[in-house]
Amino acid sequence: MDLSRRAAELDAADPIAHFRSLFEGSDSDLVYLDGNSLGRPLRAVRSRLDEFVTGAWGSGLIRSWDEEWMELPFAVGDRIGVLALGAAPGQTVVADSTSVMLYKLLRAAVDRQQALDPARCEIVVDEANFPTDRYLVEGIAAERGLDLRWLTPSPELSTEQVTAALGPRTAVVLLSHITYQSGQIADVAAITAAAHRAGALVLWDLCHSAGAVPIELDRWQVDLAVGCTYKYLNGGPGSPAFGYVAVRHQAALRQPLQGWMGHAEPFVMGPGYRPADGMRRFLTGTPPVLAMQPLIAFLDVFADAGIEAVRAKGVALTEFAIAISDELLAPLGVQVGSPRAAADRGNHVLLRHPRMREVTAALWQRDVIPDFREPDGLRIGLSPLSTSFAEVARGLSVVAELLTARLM
Ligand SMILES: Cc1ncc(COP(=O)(O)O)c(C=O)c1O
Ligand SMILES: Nc1c(O)cccc1C(=O)C[C@H](N)C(=O)O
Repeated sequence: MDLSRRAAELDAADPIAHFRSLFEGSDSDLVYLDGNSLGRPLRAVRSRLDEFVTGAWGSGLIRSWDEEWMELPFAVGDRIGVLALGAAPGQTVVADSTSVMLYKLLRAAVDRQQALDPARCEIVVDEANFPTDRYLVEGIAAERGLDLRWLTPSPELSTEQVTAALGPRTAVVLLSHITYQSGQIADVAAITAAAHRAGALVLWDLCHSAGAVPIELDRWQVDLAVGCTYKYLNGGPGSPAFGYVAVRHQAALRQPLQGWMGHAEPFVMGPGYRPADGMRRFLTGTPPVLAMQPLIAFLDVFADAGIEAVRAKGVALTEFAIAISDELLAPLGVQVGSPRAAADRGNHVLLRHPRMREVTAALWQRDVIPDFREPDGLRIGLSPLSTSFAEVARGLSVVAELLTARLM
């Protein structure tokens, strides 16, 4: 195939191509294929931060807490919930990092299950979960004297495999909606239903799916979820996480980091912790108001595009990447490590080859920026609103050049 011509045709036919110019750096020659680690910034962030400094912060000063900021974790949470998670208002909050939010919600769920039935002493967890999830669950198991039941994907985790691991000992299941390495999509609805039949709760990590694929937390009867906002929600490095707790669970769950912002009356400053009603009880300390500003700007853009168009382009981008890999890279020994069926794959593609570590280093030097993931994976994360088909074609052509140069 004439790659650049094909890419130009796809870009010309792309109904959401115009969003790309809203992003900083989109007019440079740099090829950015790592939107699932850190999304590009919107140009509008600059003016938003400027207004924030002169307005709500510079002029409003501490008054802005009363006027706006105390409610911001819930207002922004609801907006993420409605636009990206299929969550009705009142169930999503923005705070902390994903790791901290995950700890809080997982501990809350485990403690609740143990209180109802001490025999539920096992957490089911996938070995392919992101490291922070695995480390946190180990810590919680040690703290609470619980057992871990590790599931080994072979090569991917199946719904049947999860279902078979569930039983009267299962307290909570911790899984990723989209795995960070291969990009496989889990069947959230089916796994959640199976867990409920076994009397367990499920906590879903949505880091690689929020803002990338349609999510229906309420419809799928999800119990709890966490995710980050710096990948496909373009909130910027270290932007806060979101946490979702289904309204039916909120009153019964107590999270372990009891700070003043989760108190029923934070400004009474009285003795003793009394958790607030609703999602406020899942807060701990002062909300990261400044760090939410780029995310707020992005949500307006995301609302304009809509998740359906975003997903359609995500599928087209990953299909294109796989087609290029089959044609150009497979003859050089590259294997596609992501599911081939679009319905089973998120917005990133894993390309495997024993030399991918050095290839990634050489790509970075040539201003092509993917990720390397152990042991042999070149991972390309395609952000539908900011990635062009031309970028994918250019980036993978350089991969082919690098592999060819050393093979000859
Ligand atoms: C699936 C998943 N969970 C959690 C995290 C990390 O969370 P944190 O923002 O706390 O570093 C990431 C990425 O960093 C991730 O990919
Ligand atoms: N969160 C990250 C960070 O703080 C530094 C470097 C990379 C990251 C990432 O997001 C890694 C990413 N979650 C992954 O899936 O590999």
